[in-house]
Amino acid sequence: MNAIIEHDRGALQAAGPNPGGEVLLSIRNLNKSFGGLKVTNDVSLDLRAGIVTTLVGPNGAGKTTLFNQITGHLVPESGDILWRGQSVVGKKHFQISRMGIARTFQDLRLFNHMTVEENVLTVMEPTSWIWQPGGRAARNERREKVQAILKRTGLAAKAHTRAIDLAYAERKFLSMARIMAADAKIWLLDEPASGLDRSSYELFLDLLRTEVKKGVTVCIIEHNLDIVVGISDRIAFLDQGKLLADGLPEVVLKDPHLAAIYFGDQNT
Ligand SMILES: Nc1ncnc2c1ncn2[C@@H]1O[C@H](COP(=O)(O)OP(=O)(O)OP(=O)(O)O)[C@@H](O)[C@H]1O
Repeated sequence: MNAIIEHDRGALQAAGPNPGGEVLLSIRNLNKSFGGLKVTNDVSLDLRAGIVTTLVGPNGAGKTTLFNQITGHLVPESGDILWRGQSVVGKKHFQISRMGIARTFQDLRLFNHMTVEENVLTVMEPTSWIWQPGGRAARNERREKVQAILKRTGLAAKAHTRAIDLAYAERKFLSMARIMAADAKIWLLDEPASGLDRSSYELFLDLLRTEVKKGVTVCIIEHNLDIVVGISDRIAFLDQGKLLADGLPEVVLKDPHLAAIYFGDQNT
């Protein structure tokens, strides 16, 4: 199967509560290889405002590599990535992050020996000195913002705990807290729910839904199909670097050919 399955481009507009708005991020004919291995093969995909798009595909399909190109951690060989119409290709990852594109990593990449609060503060703009006009108010505002984010992510009581001393789920929430503090418009989350216990997962879902309602756009890499069904407005299916489908979850996940690829039977 070489062509993208155009399951539902029209149906998206009638898809119910969260059809998605303008295209915020547009990936156009993207290509990337490692040696002889093509890991992004002419991928075109739009991420629309206010919806959750999930990247699904077998191990090695090229999902993380796609994230890495969006965030400037890898440079594509050809093609383009447009953020609100402006190309981000060639920009440094910190520049892309400042434009409003933030991500989490599978390995989280926290500052292990800093406290939770310090980890969050590192992604926020520095405030003015306290003696400068508005300095005190700005610092109070910043402190309140950090407290609110830690409360939302269940980390309020751990503000002064070092990241390395947190439980696994708490570390995952800290990585989410950091992108919340950065005021990112689009969140790229690499397996954010893996390894979460039930109550942490509920908190994660609640956080995600609240932020999406507020207008955040989310793209998630996820393997667990129960989670995929629970959170996705849209699914993009990748295999061996190619985008094989881009559509509504109930349609993409029912495709027998994609299911065969996902579960390992390539002969179907
Ligand atoms: N820096 C690199 N150098 C060489 N090969 C790489 C590099 N990064 C990734 N790859 C290879 O590119 C392919 C795609 O990897 P990628 O991590 O993007 O897949 P994925 O879909 O995210 O997989 P998973 O679901 O297992 O995390 C794999 O074959 C991987 O081994």
